[in-house]
Amino acid sequence: MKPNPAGSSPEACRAAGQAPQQKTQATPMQAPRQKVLVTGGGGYLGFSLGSSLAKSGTSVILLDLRRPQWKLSPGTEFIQADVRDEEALYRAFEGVDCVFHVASYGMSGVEKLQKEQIESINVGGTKLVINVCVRRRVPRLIYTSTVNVVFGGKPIEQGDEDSVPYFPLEKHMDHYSRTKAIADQLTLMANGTPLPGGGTLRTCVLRPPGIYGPEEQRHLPRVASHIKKRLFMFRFGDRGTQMNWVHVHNLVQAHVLAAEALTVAKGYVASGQAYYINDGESVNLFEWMAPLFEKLGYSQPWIQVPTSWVYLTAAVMEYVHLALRPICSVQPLLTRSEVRSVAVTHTFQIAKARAQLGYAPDKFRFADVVEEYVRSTSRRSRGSTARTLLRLLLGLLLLLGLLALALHLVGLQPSNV
Ligand SMILES: NC(=O)c1ccc[n+]([C@@H]2O[C@H](COP(=O)([O-])OP(=O)(O)OC[C@H]3O[C@@H](n4cnc5c(N)ncnc54)[C@H](O)[C@@H]3O)[C@@H](O)[C@H]2O)c1
Repeated sequence: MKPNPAGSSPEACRAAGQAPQQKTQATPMQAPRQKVLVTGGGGYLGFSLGSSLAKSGTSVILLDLRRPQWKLSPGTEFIQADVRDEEALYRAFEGVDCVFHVASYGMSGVEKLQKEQIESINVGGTKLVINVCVRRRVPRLIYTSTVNVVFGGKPIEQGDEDSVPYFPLEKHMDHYSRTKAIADQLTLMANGTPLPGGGTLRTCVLRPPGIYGPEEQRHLPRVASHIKKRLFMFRFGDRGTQMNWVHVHNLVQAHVLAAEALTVAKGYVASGQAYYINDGESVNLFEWMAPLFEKLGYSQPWIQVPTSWVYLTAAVMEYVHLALRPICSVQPLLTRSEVRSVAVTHTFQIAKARAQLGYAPDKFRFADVVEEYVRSTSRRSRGSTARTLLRLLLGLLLLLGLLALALHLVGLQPSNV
């Protein structure tokens, strides 16, 4: 597509993925602030991405079902909405230049087994996001996918975007991965959709492995709580099994670069492309997690058990969860797909992201993240111990007060007793 001639309408420029030129006389060359929308902007990655973009002067809408637990940065606005609500999306997408579709459901824990919810959010929500991008003439859409769209339990060593095909949909062990794979394909298929009134929708997908970083809520606290309950005395899988991780800061960087790479300035290089994004290192999970055991003061898992046993136990836990669901919620310690993720090597190259997006991951140490986590939880638990003592003291005073009142009412002054 050719760049728009000077003087094009802001809408036409937006549709072409360019920053429109202002018509005002005072600052004719100054581009207005970019406006982006992040679905799942209340979650860990979405919020980090939105905050980082806002810091660089972009106007950001964080759209999510739940409010972020962190304070909003200046330049961000929160809209509480469901990605399955087309009209709410239509209202929120007004004047938006670029959408980051980060919202998803069913990644880990008990969510993983809520099939209908996963399907309606991950697939239904993505269809609506694409539709509304077209209706609102949003020219750029970046989808946060996952390596699970190609990994289904068969080893992958240093996979790249061309040589590893999607894992067959019907063979996926879990609904999350299957629905993420459908959404990943829907997003790429939408690339090149003409926008009403001119312009084209350009899309790309980023496929990260597990995300870690400061204040991460999904993996680290869950693993830490299992360690504290001494449920992680066992290790399984081969010591040579490897996987990748990505620090949230690096993943944010990749999203920002991907959005730029869907503009004319970057020759629309990311248009219709998928990218694996990770820290550029492959690690064994148990070795990588060693600082967590160490900092929490527990010994490393030392009992090696066959993976087949762990897999069987995970299957039983999943069935027990499903059977008891109408009565109570029994959270499986691990699901079968999580066992596979730990026990089967799946590593990916980031050469394409480096070459096309200019992605250059910074170096981070998991040990630093763990240190920060341990510090903040011990602060919180010290705070909660102090609160508990204060509550006990207040309760005691109230009890004494009530006792004194009761004695007074029956005419027995404490001094007379
Ligand atoms: N966390 C990981 O390790 C990991 C690994 C690979 C890929 N991913 C992908 O990265 C993305 C972000 O992950 P995260 O760790 O920040 O997850 P997160 O759970 O912190 O954030 C997801 C957000 O989506 C929101 N959401 C769910 N359903 C919604 C709906 N119907 N409407 C609006 N919002 C809804 C949730 O409320 C949540 O805030 C997801 O797409 C996930 O699939 C994550």
